[in-house]
Amino acid sequence: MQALSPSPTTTAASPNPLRTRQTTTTTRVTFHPSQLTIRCSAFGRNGAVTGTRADWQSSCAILASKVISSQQNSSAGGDGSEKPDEITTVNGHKTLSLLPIVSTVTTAATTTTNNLPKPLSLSTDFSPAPMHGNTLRVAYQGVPGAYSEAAAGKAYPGCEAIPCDQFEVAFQAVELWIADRAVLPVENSLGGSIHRNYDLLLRHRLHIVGEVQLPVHHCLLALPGVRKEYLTRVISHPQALAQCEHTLTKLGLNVTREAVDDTAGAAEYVATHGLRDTAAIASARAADLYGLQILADGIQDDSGNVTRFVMLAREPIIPRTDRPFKTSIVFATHDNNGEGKGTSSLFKVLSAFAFRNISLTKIESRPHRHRPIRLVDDANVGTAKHFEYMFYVDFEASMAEPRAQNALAEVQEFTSFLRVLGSYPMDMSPWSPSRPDDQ
Ligand SMILES: O=C(O)C(=O)C[C@]1(C(=O)O)C=C[C@@H](O)C=C1
Repeated sequence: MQALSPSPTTTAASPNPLRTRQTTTTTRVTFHPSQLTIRCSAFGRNGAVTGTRADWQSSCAILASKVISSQQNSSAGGDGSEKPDEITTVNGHKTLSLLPIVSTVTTAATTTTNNLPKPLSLSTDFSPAPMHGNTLRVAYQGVPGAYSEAAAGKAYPGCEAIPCDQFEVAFQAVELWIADRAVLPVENSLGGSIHRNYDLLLRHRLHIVGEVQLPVHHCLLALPGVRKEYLTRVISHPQALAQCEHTLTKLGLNVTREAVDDTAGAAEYVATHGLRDTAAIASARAADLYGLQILADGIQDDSGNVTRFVMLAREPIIPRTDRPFKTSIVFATHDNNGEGKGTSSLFKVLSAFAFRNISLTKIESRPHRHRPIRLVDDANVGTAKHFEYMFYVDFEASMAEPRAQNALAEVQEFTSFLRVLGSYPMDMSPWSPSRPDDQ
């Protein structure tokens, strides 16, 4: 990704009092195997939720206990995907600490000369967050005008959107109580999965509490007066460049394409550096915010271009059965430690859903960070290498449904690691091709 020069001049930061409810206590919590039986007791036989929020949280923690024990093993050479050293108590709720929470995240205190908030960053001084009354604060990656900001507005109308310069900062903003939620892209209908966020979901202990699908309508933006013939370069987020690849060629532009951190950041860069040979791919709102003209409208290769975002929170929501829910899980199969053979464990895991008529909407595999490769000896032939993976699966059922609970109970038999990332309402909003008004 291209390193762009510093962002525009900023005015002085206004200090923001940090909410004092951030992580304060660190307690080591262990689970006795008998606690595994508690897992289903939060739900009634008919699928209704019979338990309290605390029951549901302990259900999540218990499913996570397998993670803890396997990760504890990992320190001693067991499975483990991340260093597991402890479970922290956040406001009384158990979470497994995978990453030490870095206390150097800055707040959105500074403003650019055009009064737009400057993104939170890992590298600047940490200063406390403002009190925000009843307004929900939602962290997103990018600067104002980014599609992620639009997704935050769609997910939480009236929220205060907090720009962050990296995906990881958005996770940490929620962990540090600077934001209440994070909204992050996970997949796009043209560009595919946003792998970085899958990896971060595993490394952090936030819960998926919802999803939104946003039609993405791209524009080619340049300084006023610039014509297409003057352009030698187009910059944007790599996903946006990928989503417009063919249209850019069809427009007959003889340009280099360069990736930057986000679409609106690209527009801001063109504007603040007065670049007359460079265009940005971004939203119509970014054109407005940064004073650019729209050279071409709707340049995504497919009018049905849509990005799916997930909403993350410190606590899970209580799953329900009165509306369509989706559940997201991540697991590693027993094939990793020789208890299974070949791909049979993955087949068995997927069968647990198929036998219960639970539809899978997504499966994604990512390299297993701590066990990237497995060596298989064969006396006659030699040593074979296999890549090892973490599998992410989304399925259409609520964890309040017995069939989902039973499926996961079965899945546990074939997995060395299993975590429920969240059980949340599906975005059922009517779909229509992207329009400029959407952003
Ligand atoms: O750069 C932005 O505006 C973003 O919100 C990021 C992002 C992405 O990561 O995929 C989001 C939606 C679009 O698919 C293009 C880019």
